[in-house]
Amino acid sequence: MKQIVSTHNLSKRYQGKYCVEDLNISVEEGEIYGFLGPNGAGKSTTLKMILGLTRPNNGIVSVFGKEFNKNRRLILSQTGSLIESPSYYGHLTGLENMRIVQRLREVPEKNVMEALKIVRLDKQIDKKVNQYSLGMKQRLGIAMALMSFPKLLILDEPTNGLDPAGIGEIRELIKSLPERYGITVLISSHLLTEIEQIATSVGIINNGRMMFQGSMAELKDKSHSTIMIKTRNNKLAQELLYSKGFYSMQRGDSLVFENLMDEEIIQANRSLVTANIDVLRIEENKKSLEDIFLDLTGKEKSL
Ligand SMILES: Nc1ncnc2c1ncn2[C@@H]1O[C@H](COP(=O)(O)OP(=O)(O)OP(=O)(O)O)[C@@H](O)[C@H]1O
Repeated sequence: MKQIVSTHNLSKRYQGKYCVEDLNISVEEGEIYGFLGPNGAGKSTTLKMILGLTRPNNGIVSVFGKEFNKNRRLILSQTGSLIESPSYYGHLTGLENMRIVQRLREVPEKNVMEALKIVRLDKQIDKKVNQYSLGMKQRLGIAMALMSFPKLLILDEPTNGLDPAGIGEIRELIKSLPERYGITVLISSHLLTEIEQIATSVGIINNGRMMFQGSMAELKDKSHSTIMIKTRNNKLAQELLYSKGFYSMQRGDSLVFENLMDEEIIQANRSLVTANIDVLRIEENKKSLEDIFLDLTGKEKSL
């Protein structure tokens, strides 16, 4: 697989404080890379550094295998982006706005309607952008970024402020881009559910540092389960099972065990029954992706 974006020890400080620190991102061709992190984690700053809009204090950005600083024009000519809210002239129509960008970027004229069709604005081209809904404005921004049919599309929180239907539409649109047009997508969000539904790979950033990077499947693999056992005498049960090599924690009215195999659950249950300790419940609790995200971003635990 070809690397489309890679950063090496990318860092940015504001007023002496790191907001991005030693970040190594790797986005491969054809991926939808979800860049996930809570508000203020450093996502926008990172994307701006990748696009040359903000100068890093340290580190290297490479796009399409070429160092950004030495190949700026070439890289930007093959990259589309939507960072923060789209910029447009509200008193002009959608089509007029697109035409301005088309001329500035020297993109073939036919791409204008093609991009508008993809974002499903082709029936609204003569409406003034001031009269567009938020979702339509956002789609216009994506059409502008798409117009040159770039090899790489960078979108910073493109669904911010949209209602669920609008979010769904943009999600489906983005999902279709790698296959239909061979576009690699780097998209940021602070919403795990968003990234979960769209991304093939994910990078989780917190306080400017990468906490996890890998495929969505690898992230999901982290969701190991716990076993909860509730008995009529948890204290006795805990002591007995500890003596048999099963470590547990008391949570609520249950004992919680990590990483128990089926055979071990059978053994633990048998020990309790043999010792005349009544077992009321044995339950499995799977860690959700949400729990993993909170573990990674809430407790500042690095992988
Ligand atoms: N120009 C700037 N001057 C000073 N501090 C800045 C500047 N830009 C960003 N920061 C700080 O850097 C940190 C990261 O900001 P950034 O916008 O990159 O986060 P983010 O992950 O994109 O969050 P959000 O989702 O809220 O936009 C924040 O603490 C922010 O206040």
